[in-house]
Amino acid sequence: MLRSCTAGPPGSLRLALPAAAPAVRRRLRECAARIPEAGAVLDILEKCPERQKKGEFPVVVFEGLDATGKTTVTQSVKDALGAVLLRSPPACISQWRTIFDEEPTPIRRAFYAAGNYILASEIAKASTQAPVIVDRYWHSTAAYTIATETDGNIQNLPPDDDAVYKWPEDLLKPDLVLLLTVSPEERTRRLEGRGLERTKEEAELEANSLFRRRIEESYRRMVNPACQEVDASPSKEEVFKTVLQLIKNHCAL
Ligand SMILES: Nc1ncnc2c1ncn2[C@@H]1O[C@H](COP(=O)(O)OP(=O)(O)OP(=O)(O)O)[C@@H](O)[C@H]1O
Ligand SMILES: Nc1ccn([C@H]2C[C@H](O)[C@@H](COP(=O)(O)O)O2)c(=O)n1
Repeated sequence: MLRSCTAGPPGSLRLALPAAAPAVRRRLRECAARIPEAGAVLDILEKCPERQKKGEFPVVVFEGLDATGKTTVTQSVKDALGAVLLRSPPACISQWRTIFDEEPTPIRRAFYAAGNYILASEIAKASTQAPVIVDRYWHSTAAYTIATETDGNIQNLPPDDDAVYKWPEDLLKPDLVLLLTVSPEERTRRLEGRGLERTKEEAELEANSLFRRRIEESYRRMVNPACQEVDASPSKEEVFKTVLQLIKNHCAL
């Protein structure tokens, strides 16, 4: 891992974050002999049309650190809008997630990037029928990769206008991206309240406030589409009301 990247993003970050679908496919192809599941993901990806077109209904993505309330609020919004709720990585590949989570960063993130492109075809189809709510998409892949491949405080992140913060040109864009944020103390309370077994990364997030800040700052630097930040500290009912209003204001509903 690189120690500092004040002079621009490290090569390891460029390598870890595939900029478009061909790079994702190449990465999976390279490791398919050793990891048969990479071949299986590739097969699914290759069946997806290359350029996905959104339907006439709005597509709203929810992003944020774990335990900021994405699952809770996406479920309520889905029910209120009669929307389709999709998650990344999509169900058709999520059974292989634990395998890729043990792999080095470039392979791990190629799995999540592939998930985004597969999800795009699900979004394209669903958005012809109803509004679509998405729990994590490209911004998660980018923000976690950037935070993992840099070190120290946020001054070490690539500069604001760097290409790593740009949306891939060949990936279907959502209409609105809402970034849920809560204070570290509230997040810890929610994680404890949830009482689930924590993943290695969640444990690291708890232990490493710099890592957490690099993820949030990377989310904030994403452009076209940028994330609209929502204070998710209030009660579930209040967060739901705020989010619903933002969606109604922004999308034709
Ligand atoms: N506004 C809120 N106020 C208090 N508790 C909340 C609020 N929203 C969610 N919670 C609780 O916080 C915990 C984490 O919420 P949730 O599972 O929705 O987060 P998440 O962002 O989907 O997490 P992950 O990314 O790890 O799946 C849950 O126990 C949930 O009931
Ligand atoms: N589109 C996505 C979705 C998820 N990830 C990664 C980022 C974290 O490592 C982890 C968090 O997911 P959760 O535990 O909240 O299901 O998955 C990604 O890179 N891209």
